Amino acid sequence: MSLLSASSSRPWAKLNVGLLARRVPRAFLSTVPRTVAGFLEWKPTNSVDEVQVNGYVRSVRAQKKTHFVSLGDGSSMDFLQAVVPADKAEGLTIGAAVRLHGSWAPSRGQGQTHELQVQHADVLGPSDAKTFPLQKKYQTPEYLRSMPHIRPRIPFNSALLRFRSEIITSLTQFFDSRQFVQTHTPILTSADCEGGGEVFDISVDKQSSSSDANSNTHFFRRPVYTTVSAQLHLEALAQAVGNVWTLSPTFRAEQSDTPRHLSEFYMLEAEMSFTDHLDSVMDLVEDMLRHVGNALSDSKVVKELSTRTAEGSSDLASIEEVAARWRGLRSKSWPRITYTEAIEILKNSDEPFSQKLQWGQDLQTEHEKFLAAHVGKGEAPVFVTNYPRSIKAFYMKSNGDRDDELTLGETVDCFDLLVPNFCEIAGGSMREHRLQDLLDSMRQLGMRTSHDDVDPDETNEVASGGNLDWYLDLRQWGCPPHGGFGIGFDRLVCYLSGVQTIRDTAAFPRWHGRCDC
Ligand SMILES: NC(=O)C[C@H](N)C(=O)O
Repeated sequence: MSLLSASSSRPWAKLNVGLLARRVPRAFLSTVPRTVAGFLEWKPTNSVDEVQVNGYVRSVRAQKKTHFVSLGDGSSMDFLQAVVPADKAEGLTIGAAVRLHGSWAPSRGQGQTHELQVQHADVLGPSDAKTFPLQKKYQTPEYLRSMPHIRPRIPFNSALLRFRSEIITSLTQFFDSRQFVQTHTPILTSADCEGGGEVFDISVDKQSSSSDANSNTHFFRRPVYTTVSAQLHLEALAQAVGNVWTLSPTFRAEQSDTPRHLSEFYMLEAEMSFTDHLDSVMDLVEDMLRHVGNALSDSKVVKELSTRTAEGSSDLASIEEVAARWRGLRSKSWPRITYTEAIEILKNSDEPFSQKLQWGQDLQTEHEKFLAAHVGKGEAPVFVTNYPRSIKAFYMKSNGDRDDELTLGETVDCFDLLVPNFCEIAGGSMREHRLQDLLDSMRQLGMRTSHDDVDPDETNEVASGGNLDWYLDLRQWGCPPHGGFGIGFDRLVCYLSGVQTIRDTAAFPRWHGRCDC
């Protein structure tokens, strides 16, 4: 809600209640706090003679002489009650953007001590109440997802946006305090970092009549994809400036129709150079998430989210469950077990999957949930390390336990971080920094590069990770031991807010078959 100065001769309070008070006239300094962090906090318990309030009409209750208008502005899930004489209420319809002028005075109604008694209303952006899509009744998450451009106006969804912003601020503080350099990595790339072929190929077939033979095939004269991970580029930058991090858009052409997958999402990734042990990378992840847990434990928006109502656009985890997640994040020790130990635990369980599970298989969500519930006692996140080479990416450093049967039995120096009642939220590894070992690992996984004696025309570029020659170059000139991790940022927001699907924490979600606006 913002209060604005109408003219310099009138003592209107001028501030944006959602953010910072600005140029508050002297007369108001005693009544209006200079800094207010949310709408709830603005509402003073004393009267204020003349105020102007900007906001959106959330609902209207029209009586014969008076209209009761709930006003919100996205700075809080709360609203302000405005009492408007019926003859001044024209255009105050649900969804309208308005500026109300009046006085802040004690209320006789229930539910608030004060209300805005409106003397004059300006309708700045009218709204047709009949067609306004957000009605004050339960609307299914799927219906709301069909209009991502309007959905953020729901108070719960705007709180999620503010929450997301607070997490970014606390992560930035954390990495600053550790002297990590924040970097920007490219969206368009000629490499497939995960080597999984889940890239979107955005090379444009121009069908051009140009005489240049190359120009009518690919815009960039070679196959180009949207990035599946910033990691490889971060490794290059870490070799230049030391520890680096980024929070950037990431794209995966997976056909997974689950609450945990999006085709476009944000990934937070960090890379540490001159690092010999995976433990340092896991320590970093743990410290980072604990920092977020501590920094935001007093956050107003977190408190707001915990008072959420059924009006939210998403199915929500229970308040107790969300409180346990925050406790878990702040807990002192996070268990670290190996993949082999994890398989043993799962095989010894009474769960239906226990009989079928084999060493070498990737862990499914049901396995991860079981481990988080039992190893982490349902609160602390759990690191699972040393996965088999055959199910992990080519760049991961071998643990040196390779046997004669190629990849069978070999594990890599990596981890997945599992959080209770959710799924894998982060993954990281030591990177293979020795050229020959990296090439061996790529060959084992069937990837061919210019170091191999094969006809480039015969090479399936996507299966070979796209163009990785530059990545191999890094190993030729001063490549120290290094490691890093990536954490799905939208998943983190889900986990900490209790929203059950990533389709509701990303403002404009894209998944297989859906890209609405
Ligand atoms: N930066 C990372 O370690 C993330 C990793 N490349 C992944 O996509 O899972």
